[in-house]
Amino acid sequence: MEKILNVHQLTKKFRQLNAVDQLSFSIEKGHVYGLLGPNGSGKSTTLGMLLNVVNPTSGSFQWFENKCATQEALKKIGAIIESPNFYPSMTALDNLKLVAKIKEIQQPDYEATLRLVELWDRKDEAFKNFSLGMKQRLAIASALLNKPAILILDEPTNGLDPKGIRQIRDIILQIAQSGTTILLASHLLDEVEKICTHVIVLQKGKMIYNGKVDEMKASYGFIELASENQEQLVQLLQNLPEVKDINQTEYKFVKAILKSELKPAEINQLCFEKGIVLTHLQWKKDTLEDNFLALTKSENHA
Ligand SMILES: Nc1ncnc2c1ncn2[C@@H]1O[C@H](COP(=O)(O)OP(=O)(O)OP(=O)(O)O)[C@@H](O)[C@H]1O
Repeated sequence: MEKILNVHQLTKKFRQLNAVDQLSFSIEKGHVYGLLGPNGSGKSTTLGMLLNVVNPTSGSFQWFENKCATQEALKKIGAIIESPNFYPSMTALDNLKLVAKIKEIQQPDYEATLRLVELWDRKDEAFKNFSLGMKQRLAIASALLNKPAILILDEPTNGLDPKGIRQIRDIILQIAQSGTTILLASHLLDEVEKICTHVIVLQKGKMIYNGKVDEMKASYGFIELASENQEQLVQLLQNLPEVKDINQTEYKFVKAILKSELKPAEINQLCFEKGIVLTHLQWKKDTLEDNFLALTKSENHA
């Protein structure tokens, strides 16, 4: 698989603060990567370093396997890392034409790009009359004009209403489907879950997870059980190879966290064979949010 970006031990210190701390990951062509973390976890600083606007303290990164010079590499990247900045009185189309001129973009396809962001019908309206969502979509269009190999977005739905959020997410998915690699920084789990295939989780500048979104979600879940003979039930669960951990819940249920698949019917059968009558049996699966919170919690305790 073609490597778009390779990051090695990238670090940024602001005085005593390790804003980004020995970050290493790579980005392969055709995937959608989420850089996920709470406010202040180092997402924007990371993007700033990758786009040559923030100087790293140490570490390194290579775009496109170092096959082209940095300036050439930057031309293959489309990025929106701050609020869209266009001329207010100029129309959407004229703003894009100016961007194309400044960036010396050869044969820009204004119509296809503006249609993709659902602004073709509004191309002749002045930028100042656009809603925040439309401004953001025009910014995406301007970042796509040079048909970049990778599109970088920092919190693309910040400040938008639910309809605007939905529109931007659908557009990002469409861009991804056309084969453009995407790196998206977000503090919203839901956003990453809906858009991204891969996720890099940052906490206080450190990477605490790097992998597929599916795998972060894919725990085997847990089974909640209750019986009149709780002690015997706990004993049985403790001896099952599929059970990773056991907790007692607030409703006097026993919660068996699974490390491999175990169907509720199988556990019911096992209990029945041991003479344990279950009064409650329910299989549940963690959400990405549960896993994200578990990850950040264990890091906090480390
Ligand atoms: N120029 C700077 N000088 C000093 N500290 C900075 C500077 N830029 C960022 N920081 C600090 O570095 C840490 C990481 O900030 P960064 O903006 O990268 O986080 P973030 O995850 O993008 O958060 P947010 O979404 O709130 O922007 C924060 O503690 C921030 O206060």
